[in-house]
Amino acid sequence: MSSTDSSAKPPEAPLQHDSSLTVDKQVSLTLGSDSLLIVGKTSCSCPSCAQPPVALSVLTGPEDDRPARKSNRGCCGLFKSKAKPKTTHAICLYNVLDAEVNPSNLVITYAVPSTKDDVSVTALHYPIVEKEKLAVEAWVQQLLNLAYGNAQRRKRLKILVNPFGGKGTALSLYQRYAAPVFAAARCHLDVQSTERRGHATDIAKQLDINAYDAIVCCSGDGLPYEVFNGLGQRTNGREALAKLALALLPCGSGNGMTWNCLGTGSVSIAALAIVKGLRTPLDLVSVTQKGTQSLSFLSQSFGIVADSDLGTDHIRWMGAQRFTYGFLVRLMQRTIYPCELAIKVDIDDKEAIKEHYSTFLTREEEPDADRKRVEDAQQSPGMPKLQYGTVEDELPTDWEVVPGETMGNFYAGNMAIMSKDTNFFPASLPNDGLMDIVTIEGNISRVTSIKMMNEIPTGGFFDMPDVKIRKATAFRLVPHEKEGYISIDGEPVPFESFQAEIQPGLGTVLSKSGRVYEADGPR
Ligand SMILES: Nc1ncnc2c1ncn2[C@@H]1O[C@H](COP(=O)(O)OP(=O)(O)OP(=O)(O)O)[C@@H](O)[C@H]1O
Repeated sequence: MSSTDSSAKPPEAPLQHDSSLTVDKQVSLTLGSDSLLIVGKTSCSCPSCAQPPVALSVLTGPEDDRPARKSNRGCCGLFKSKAKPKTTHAICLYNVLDAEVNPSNLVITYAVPSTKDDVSVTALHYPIVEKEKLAVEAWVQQLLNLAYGNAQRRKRLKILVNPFGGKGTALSLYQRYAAPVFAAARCHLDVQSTERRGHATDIAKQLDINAYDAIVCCSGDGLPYEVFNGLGQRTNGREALAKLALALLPCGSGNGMTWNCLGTGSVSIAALAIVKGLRTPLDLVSVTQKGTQSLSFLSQSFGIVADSDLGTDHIRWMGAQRFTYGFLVRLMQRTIYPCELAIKVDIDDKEAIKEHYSTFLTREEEPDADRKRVEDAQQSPGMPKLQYGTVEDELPTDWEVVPGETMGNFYAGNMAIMSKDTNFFPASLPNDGLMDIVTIEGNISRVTSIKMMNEIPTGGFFDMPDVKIRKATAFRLVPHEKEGYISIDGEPVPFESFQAEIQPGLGTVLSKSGRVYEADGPR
């Protein structure tokens, strides 16, 4: 998979005989396998095309007050339109948001790249006469079938905005970049701001799970963490987590969920990916500490990563550099984080992990698997029992005890990308029933440590001999020190023993591919 922002594989479909439509006497609209081809004396009104609109107009949502920006891209970025008048355009079907026949016009609404990092909404309008209507309506259905494939149209979205997420601009980001895309795709929107820490959990606990298709958080990873936990705390937790898909519009400082599921850090491109998003089962991890149980969707960490993230609050003024600075300081000091660790290991050989990953990619998908999963959850709606009990139970005898006296980094990942350009767990899969655990000794040389950091963006990290990787179903970690940091999805939890267990396919997200993350797999 690539992490390209705006393009995606549109649904495959053969070219039909009736896939061409002639409108406005001399404009032909042809449905290809991945694009809508427009040939005729017409032009596009997107900011990149210089020709004034003949049968087109630019649509922006009520809140979208962005000025039209000039770009050198052609329509949908596919054709460069220097020649005038332009007679051929291609619109990527993935970008088509809606199409309809109103009393006198065919209107096709779509997203067009407005800058490198954004799309905005544009529409084509063609006059239609009464006798053409039936044929045009049938063609519109074909267009929408191809444009949406298996993605649900007109999704009902509960939008939760954290007004304090990231730089405190989540609401304006939503209004400016996402709302126009959702409106053009005719999604049903119910927008609510969170008023305090924990509010998203309470909302998820009480939400009518039949009234929405997805919950969209405009925040960082903190709000989805709360929503998963709120859904999981309901008496019908399993049903709620199966029915409602989650998605994240990247409005926080850490937006791991968006990078993994939607492959972008752009709010408008993520909104388009949500409109076209496919329901995807997601393994969740249940974490127990003394007397508590919570759900994790992203990661659990102990050691240098948790310490550099949560233990650097005093240097918040540094912004995003805070983590890197904290990390380097600890690395130079060759800090160790002694602990006891036991893992229920499934695969501990790197080549076998790569094999597991590539087998998963080629595995045939069971038809109707998602529908069956939801039906099963409706039949037994309560949360599934933990297979290995809690951290307070006896340690199972078949778990591998891993020496932890010189632990440097313990990092368990449920998704591949932890933040932009940090594909820490390349072999992670949304629904293989396994978590990926990386352990690194704290006493390795500084040179090796620096090399490891540099190898993360290039993908060389996975194969480094000092990086131990296991696929596992559970683990227990007991810290030896009295004080320190444990991070669950970037949130601090008490510094005490914890046990984590994967719960296969318990949660649901909207993703671009429907089965893998938008990250490069292991090489
Ligand atoms: N109205 C509110 N006031 C204060 N805190 C809130 C409010 N709404 C949500 N929160 C809390 O803000 C926390 C951080 O949220 P989020 O992940 O959206 O942003 P972020 O910028 O990525 O955060 P961080 O930098 O802390 O990781 C969440 O744990 C959530 O509970």
